[in-house]
Amino acid sequence: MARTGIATVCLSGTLEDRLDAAAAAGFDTVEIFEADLIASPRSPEQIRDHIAGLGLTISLYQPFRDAEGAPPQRFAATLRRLRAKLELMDRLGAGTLLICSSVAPDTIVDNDLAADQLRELAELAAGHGIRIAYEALAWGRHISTWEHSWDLVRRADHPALGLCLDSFHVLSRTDRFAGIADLPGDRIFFVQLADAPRLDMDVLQWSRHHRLFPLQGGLDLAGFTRTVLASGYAGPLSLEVFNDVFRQADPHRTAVDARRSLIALQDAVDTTQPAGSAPAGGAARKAESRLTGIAFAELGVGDDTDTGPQLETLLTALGFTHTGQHRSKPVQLWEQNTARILLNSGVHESAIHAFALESTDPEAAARRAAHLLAAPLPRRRRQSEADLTAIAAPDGTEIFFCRTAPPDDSVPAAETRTKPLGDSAPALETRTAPLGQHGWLDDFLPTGETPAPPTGVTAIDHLSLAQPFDRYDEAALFYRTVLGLIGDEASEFAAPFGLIRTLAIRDPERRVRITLSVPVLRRGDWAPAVRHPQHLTLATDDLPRTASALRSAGVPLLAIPGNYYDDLDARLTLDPPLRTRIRDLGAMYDEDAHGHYLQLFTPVIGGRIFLEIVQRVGGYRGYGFVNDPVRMAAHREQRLHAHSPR
Ligand SMILES: O=C(O)c1ccc(O)c(O)c1
Ligand SMILES: [Mg+2]
Repeated sequence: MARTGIATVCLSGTLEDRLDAAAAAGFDTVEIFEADLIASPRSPEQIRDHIAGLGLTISLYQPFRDAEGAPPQRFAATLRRLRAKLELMDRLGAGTLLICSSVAPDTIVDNDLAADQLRELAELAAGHGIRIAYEALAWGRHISTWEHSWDLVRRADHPALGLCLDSFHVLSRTDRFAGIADLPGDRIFFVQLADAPRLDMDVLQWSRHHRLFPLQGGLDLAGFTRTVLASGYAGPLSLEVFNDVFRQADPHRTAVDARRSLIALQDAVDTTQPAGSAPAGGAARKAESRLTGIAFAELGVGDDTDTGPQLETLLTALGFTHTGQHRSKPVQLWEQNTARILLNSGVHESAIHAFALESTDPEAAARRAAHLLAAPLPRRRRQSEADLTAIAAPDGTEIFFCRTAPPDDSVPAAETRTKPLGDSAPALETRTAPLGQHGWLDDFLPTGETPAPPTGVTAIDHLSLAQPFDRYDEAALFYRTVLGLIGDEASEFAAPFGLIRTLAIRDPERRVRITLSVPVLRRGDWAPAVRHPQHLTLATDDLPRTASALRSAGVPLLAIPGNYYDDLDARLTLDPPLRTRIRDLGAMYDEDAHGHYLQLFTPVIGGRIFLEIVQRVGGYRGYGFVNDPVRMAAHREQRLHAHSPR
């Protein structure tokens, strides 16, 4: 495994904050960004000792700008500047200096001159035992491609001069990087890794504001890294990410996120063949265990005394039965078919506090999570309680791995417990003794409550987890790599209080589906204190029946504006009966190449949570993202009405 490095510029805080975070996350080495050193009150010797004390090394000092192609007078000043930086590097104990290609307007376009000057600079560095790694900036005045930088390094032909390859500069310009594998690996002095979303914009702005850690963006980091390693390069793989959000986020979290990305990248490099096709996390590791469904979602009930009764009324109206009471915690189990919801009144905030995933091998799933630096949650096992392995998601949501099914991998747990649907079939009679022998369900004492008449709800369709604005990329990488899920549909839309970005992730068989959503910017002072709500989406096989059960129980549904239906009619030519049904139900609608989707929403309950009830008809694969802006505005209306005097 290559040594792992991170540039101080990736992190936030003082130089010490950044170094401490890098060490705590387990990096081997750091790149010192010049501005971070200059701003530090510590002497270079103190910094050197601090870094050594943390068990880190300095693998690079950077950047040294506008060196090659300088007119004679400026080159004299460049030599003077270099001497000063080499003396600084001696004091710091840094052995490699990055020179990035010139951007100065007076740069002379002359390859021979540039090579001569680089040789002279390398000779000066060699006198200090220091090496120069030359990097082509994608926006360099004269030199802007890896081929061109290699051409100069070869012409200069000095043992203290080699290449710095930065994945962003290479991949932002070209897909043709295969030739890197044929370079002599010992002439590549340094490799920097950064991913980025595919954006059609000025490359300098793209680089300085939007870089991401590997596998968080759209560039082929696995292919690039594999190619670089094929050259025989044996130095560190070092992250250099300029990102507006990371620059102001907790450096400890960012450093863990960063190292997770490198671990996942190495797995992807190790286990995939063709460039560009690497699933995050590595295929081999994924094969160890599979996720086969959502076992339960646990809702925090919060401190507000209304929320618990409101949720209970809603679940009852939806046809759920309060089937169990936890042996030692204030947690209720509610069930209908394979949908299981826990209501936890010991949790202060009403939100999706936890969820459990069915795994073919929970221990292997937990090992994979630990390998990818997921924070384990302390086990709170009491006698006779199931020993669930649990980890914390970036926002603190608890994720359990469990195995409700008997040890037969081929059968999803849910199906083994489900009786064929029928009006008279009590939903819960299917719980049989063998399941209870090793399942978490045994932690619940049966209430003996009479099962409610079913309403068509069959399962949890997906979980929609609102993320803090500065955790989006971290959360997306976490859910994909730690859980071994794949990225599905992504979307961005203007909501009443700002831009919202959403991403769906799922397992290959669509048995575990999660959507993440996040405000693109931190909310300003004007936007109300309303928190971006989370929701739980239930699948029904008969939406009209579920809707009428709710109506007859007097449970209100979210009111959808008439304008929405007028627009739907304008955009789509729906069969008249379907068109009428959608309006009558007060549902929202979407369709794709496979089928269509009907959605109903409850109002927000307890400040932060609502339920969605959906019917997928004909194999619709999406999540109805297109309807989110209208739905969010409708929720805002509903809250205003709830709070204004009648
Ligand atoms: O944005 C820059 O100027 C810059 C500086 C040094 C680097 O290594 C780099 O990739 C970019
Ligand atoms: Mg770079």
